[in-house]
Amino acid sequence: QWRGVIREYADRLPVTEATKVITLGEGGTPLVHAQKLSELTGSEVYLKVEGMNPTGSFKDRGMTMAMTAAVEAGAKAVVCASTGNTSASAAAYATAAGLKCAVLVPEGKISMGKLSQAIAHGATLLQVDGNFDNCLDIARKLGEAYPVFLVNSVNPARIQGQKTGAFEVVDTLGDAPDIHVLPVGNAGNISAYWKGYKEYSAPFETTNGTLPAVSTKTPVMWGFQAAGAAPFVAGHPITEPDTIATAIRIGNPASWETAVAARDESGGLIEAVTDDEILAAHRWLSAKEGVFVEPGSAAGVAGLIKKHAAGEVPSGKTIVITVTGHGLKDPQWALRTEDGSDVQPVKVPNDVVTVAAELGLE
Ligand SMILES: Cc1ncc(COP(=O)(O)O)c(/C=C/C(=O)C(=O)O)c1O
Repeated sequence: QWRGVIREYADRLPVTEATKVITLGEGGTPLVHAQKLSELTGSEVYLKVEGMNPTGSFKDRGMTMAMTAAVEAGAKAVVCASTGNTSASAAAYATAAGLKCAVLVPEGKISMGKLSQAIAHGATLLQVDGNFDNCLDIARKLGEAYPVFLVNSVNPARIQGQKTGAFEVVDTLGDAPDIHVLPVGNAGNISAYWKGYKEYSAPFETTNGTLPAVSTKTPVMWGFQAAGAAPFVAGHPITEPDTIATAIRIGNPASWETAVAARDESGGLIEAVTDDEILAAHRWLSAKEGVFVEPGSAAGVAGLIKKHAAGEVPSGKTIVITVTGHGLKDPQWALRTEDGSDVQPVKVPNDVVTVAAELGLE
């Protein structure tokens, strides 16, 4: 029985036997072999399907640690800024911890699925007249000046929890992949994966002894941003980020330094993909691999397809792509055809013969 991220990796996390663990069973997500992407690239491509976490995104890995830290600090209320998934996760884990939760989201730029989760869990949700970066600025000031505990990924507990994604990849594959690909927004996740891969590839000091290295190497990190919200590509913050992938509609990443370190220390890259490429990858996953993700989650897959088209994906390698959020978070995109028109439902009479004919059955 999977016991949640903290209990499964306690000897590599800043917790003790006495820590009261707040968990909803996060982690232990599927590593799915992507048959069609493997055929396309000539490498073995796997998808780390983080939409299978309790609130439907990778944020739960970090939130179990952040909410556990909030309880340990005696907090009564937590706050976060979010493009949606962090707020959904914070609301659920705050409920599990018995804490009040305030979430700040950019007005009109949060998907219905994520909004419904924050409301369902009773969070106080404020739609700020601004973008995510404005929300994060306010949340940080609230955490500094008021008795609320900030659970955004500027809180190191979040990065500690999210590094377990890398541990699971190595534990499943038997070693680190050659390339790890993922979307980049606020850049906490690329920073966390790099931290996890580095820790797992070397002896790890703990209070009761040294843990041996688990992997023989670290992967090259490939991050992908939406072209309209690509500060790492521009080399500076973007004041008016814009993309249909609202999850990664972020112009001033909080984890700038650690993301640049992950890119450069690993010999990797952070590049951009267009909204059309993101939507094409979103459809590729649904139609060819059987995996349903929200658009922003597909940015890594869009990047791999783009790099392959440019002849820059090596064959014969092992490649892992983290797909970060479930498709149900933003189902409108699956109900729209490639030309943007709505998918029309097919209506049939209540009659098996007509239905059989409609299905082309003899
Ligand atoms: C589906 C999905 N995919 C990728 C990202 C980018 O991860 P980071 O680069 O670690 O920010 C997010 C980020 C969401 C928020 O930042 C938020 O919820 O406030 C996401 O929801």
